[in-house]
Amino acid sequence: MNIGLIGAGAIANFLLKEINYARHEGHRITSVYVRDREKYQRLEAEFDVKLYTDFDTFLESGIDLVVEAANVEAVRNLIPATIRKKDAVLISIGALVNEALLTELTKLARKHNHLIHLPSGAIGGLDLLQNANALGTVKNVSLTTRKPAHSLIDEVITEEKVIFEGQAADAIKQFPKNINVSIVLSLAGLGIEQTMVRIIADPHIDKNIHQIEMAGDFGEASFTINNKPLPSNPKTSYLAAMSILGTLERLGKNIRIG
Ligand SMILES: NC(=O)C1=CN([C@@H]2O[C@H](COP(=O)(O)OP(=O)(O)OC[C@H]3O[C@@H](n4cnc5c(N)ncnc54)[C@H](OP(=O)(O)O)[C@@H]3O)[C@@H](O)[C@H]2O)C=CC1
Ligand SMILES: O=C([O-])CC(=O)C(=O)O
Repeated sequence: MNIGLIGAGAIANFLLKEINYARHEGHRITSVYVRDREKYQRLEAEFDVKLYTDFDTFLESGIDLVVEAANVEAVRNLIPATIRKKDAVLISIGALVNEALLTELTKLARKHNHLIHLPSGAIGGLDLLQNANALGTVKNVSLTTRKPAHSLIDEVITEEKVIFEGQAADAIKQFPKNINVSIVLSLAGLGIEQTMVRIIADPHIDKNIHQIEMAGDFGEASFTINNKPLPSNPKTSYLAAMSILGTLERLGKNIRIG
């Protein structure tokens, strides 16, 4: 499968290294869409890929699937055109807080017979949440995210500080680079208004910690994920990058788990 990648940052470099160096069976990133060719020129030789700055040419470059590893604006601006022609894997899932965009992408995917894959990113438990809510009987879902203070705020603090408390719908608007996980959790469960989020800036930790609590007719469940960050972007957890790799690997399997 030839993959087209949008973005060339921390997650994209992880994928280029793991897929093109480690030669993951059946997968290869062949095309990378960037805004600034000069800035990322070195990638062509390093990973044997071709860079594109024209999106239509990128889409027509012989790729089978597009992986977005850029930001929420890139999802808004580029994925409607993508999904008319290709399947896509999105990681800046926060963009789907916009219900008009979500509806548009759903309709386009159906009309053009393409799939949109949303990896679980830096969290887990989404299989359980979807199963537990199969009868619509999950009553509450909450996410508490704790990150190193410097990756959330400019202010220097010595004690932990709650910097957001409220609905996922508002959390992603205030922290579009830090809380995409709240939107995939919302989509799997109770939606952006009923999924409650707390974000804590903690000057004493070096991990991105996500704590999920849910309760309903099925019982209760809780998950804590202590994520190591990617060194090249401490806002982003290593697991988020790995979840794209996991999603790609599962595409070819005839037995689906979960
Ligand atoms: N769902 C989840 O669990 C998680 C999601 N994320 C999200 O994943 C995304 C990528 O994260 P990460 O790799 O760490 O981010 P980085 O900031 O390291 O890299 C982002 C890259 O995207 C590029 N980019 C931005 N806009 C565009 C565009 N319109 N077209 C092409 N390229 C573009 C940037 O290029 P340029 O140099 O031109 O700016 C940069 O190369 C972010 O949105 C992040 O919030 C991160 C962690 C977890
Ligand atoms: O990587 C993480 O821990 C979570 C994150 O940044 C996001 O959801 O946007």
